[in-house]
This record gives sequence, C-alpha cells and structure tokens, in this order.
Amino acid sequence: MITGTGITKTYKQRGHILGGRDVQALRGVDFDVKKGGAVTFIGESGCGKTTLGRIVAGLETCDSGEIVIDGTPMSGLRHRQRQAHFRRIQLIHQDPYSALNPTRTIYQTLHAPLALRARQTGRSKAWAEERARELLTLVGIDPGYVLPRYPHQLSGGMRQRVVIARALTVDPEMLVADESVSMIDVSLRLGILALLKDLRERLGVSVLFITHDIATARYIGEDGELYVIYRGQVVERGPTETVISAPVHPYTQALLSAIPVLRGVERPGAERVEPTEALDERHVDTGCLFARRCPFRTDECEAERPSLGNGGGTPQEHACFHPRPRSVIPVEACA
Ligand SMILES: Nc1ncnc2c1ncn2[C@@H]1O[C@H](COP(=O)(O)OP(=O)(O)OP(=O)(O)O)[C@@H](O)[C@H]1O
Repeated sequence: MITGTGITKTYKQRGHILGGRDVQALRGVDFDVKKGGAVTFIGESGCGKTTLGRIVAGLETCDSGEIVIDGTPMSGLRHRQRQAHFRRIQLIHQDPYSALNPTRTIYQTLHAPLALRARQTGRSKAWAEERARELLTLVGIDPGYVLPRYPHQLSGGMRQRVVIARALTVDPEMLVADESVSMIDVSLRLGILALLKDLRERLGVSVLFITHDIATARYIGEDGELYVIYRGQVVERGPTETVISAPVHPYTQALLSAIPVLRGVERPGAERVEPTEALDERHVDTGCLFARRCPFRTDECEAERPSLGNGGGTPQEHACFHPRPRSVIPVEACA
C-alpha cells in the first residue's frame, strides 16, 4: 500500500521583481493506493497532476508531506534506500516516443535492467533473455518481431507497450500512468488502457492514473477511486462511479459539463454548470480556490478555504461549503 499525506510543492519563479509569482503546484494532497487498486487523478491542465505523479514515482521531492510505501516513510531514508523503495513504483510517461532510447534496440532496452536483476539475484543470462520475451508477450506484442527493432520502427501503440514491458522488468508494485494514452492514435488508446486493466488483474499491480479525460478515468478506474484536483488541491474524491454520476463539488460538475455532447442526447434534467469567470489569483491565500469561478459562491467561500471532508452527508469527500449533488450530462452522451 502506498500513501501520501499533506504533499506540497511550490516552484520558485525567477524574476519576482518583474512580477513573477511562485507556483503552488500541490497544496497538501493526501491519497492512498491499496495493493492492486486503481486511483485516478483528474483535473485540467496545470492543476498539478504531473508534479504529483513525479513525486509519487520518486523523480521529484515534495516540500512537505510524506510518502509511505508499505509502512515505511520515505523521508527518513538515505538516498539509496529511498531509491530502492521507489523502484517499485514505475512511471509510464505520456510520450512513448521520447521514453525509449532511439539508439538502442528493444532487446538492448529490456535486456539491460533484466541482466542487472539476474546478476543481483544469482539468475542466469538465459533467464534475462527468457523474461524479456515473457514480458513482451504479456503486454501483447510478438517478441520475435519487436526485439531486434529500434523504437522508430514501431508504431506509437507498440512503443507504449514496450515502455510498459520495461517498467515491469523490476516487478513493480505500482504503475503511475501519466496521460499515458494522450500521445497515441485514438484507435490504439483503448488497447493500452485495456492492457493496464489486465495487468492489474493478472499481476496485482496497482495503478495510479493521471488524466484530464473523464471517459478514460471512468474506464480505467471503474472499481477504483477518483480524485478531482483543482489548482493543487483535491476538491472531491470517492468511488469513481459515485463521483462521476453524482458529483457534489461545483468544479467536478463544471468538468463533467464541459464534455462535448451531441445535440438532442442530453438527459432531461441534467444541469450544465458553467464556471463564471476566468482563473483569478485573488483569494488564493484565504478563500476557496474555485470561488472566483464558482456560480454558487457565497461570502463564506471567499473568506475561508474548505478542506476535504464528508460535510453535508455526501458519500464522497469534498472541499466545498455548499455541496449539492447535481445530475450533470453523463459521459455516455458523447457516444
Ligand atoms: N519545473 C517547473 N518549474 C516551474 N513551474 C513548474 C514546473 N513544473 C510544473 N510547474 C508549474 O506547476 C503547475 C503544475 O504543473 P503540472 O505539470 O504538475 O500540471 P498538470 O496538471 O500535469 O498539467 P498538464 O496536464 O498541462 O501537464 C503549473 O502551473 C506549471 O506551470
């Protein structure tokens, strides 16, 4: 099990004199991912999703907060020990084109980490070769075709499968998939998402999925938890189906309302929640982060920041003083 508590991250900006502001990318994010579980973070561009994914994968440090992997807090460990723990969390980057070394064949890419493991665990060279073939078969590609080839000779979907196979060479406990289908042809995306689901079932590996797309969140995390993140704060979280079918935070409702739908297929009674104003940096220190865009804001929202909780008796947690379940236009309406 992997948990995060109070994760914060601020990027210092140079040029303060010219009016540059520090960017608070994460403002006290809590999460937990159970063994074999699926957690999806969803939010618009710039809300801090990638920063969180990199911190969870150990590629970046947080300013405060704690990541605990199987009961061991990472903050108290030396660099090498920490790296050994974080090796069990593998990041699958959104861009399979830059994730693979163009000068290495797929055989070389997979063989290097496997040969290292073979040496560390007293296994033979033949084991490393066999394991490379097994992993490629597991991710649905023909080892005989792929192993001698270079990345540029493969399609985007195949490359992403190789990236996943490489992540599996270390027997990870969790995969962090950051928009991992966004740069792949639409026709190939479902295959990659189905593969990630399949790996969860077959290997018991947990998946932390990062996306801005509701349909993807629903597909990958149907039995998992959905976290909605806005400007570095989790504003709603709960079972994926509950959050999507009955969102209570106005931001989640706006996110769902923003899905394009075909004229005439909207469900009667569905409500469209339109954010009222463009992003505004005011009230960042005091009030609700969404207040300036929220059509339901009150004075209270501008004076104080709500924290995540179950106020109002809702099944999911939310950070809103006025949670109101609203039926918004469902994702199926896009089909
Ligand atoms: N290395 C950095 N230096 C300065 N600011 C950064 C850095 N990385 C991210 N940021 C800022 O932190 C905020 C969060 O960025 P992040 O990439 O985590 O968001 P995101 O939700 O993943 O966005 P996107 O979907 O566009 O990738 C943004 O305002 C971004 O400009």
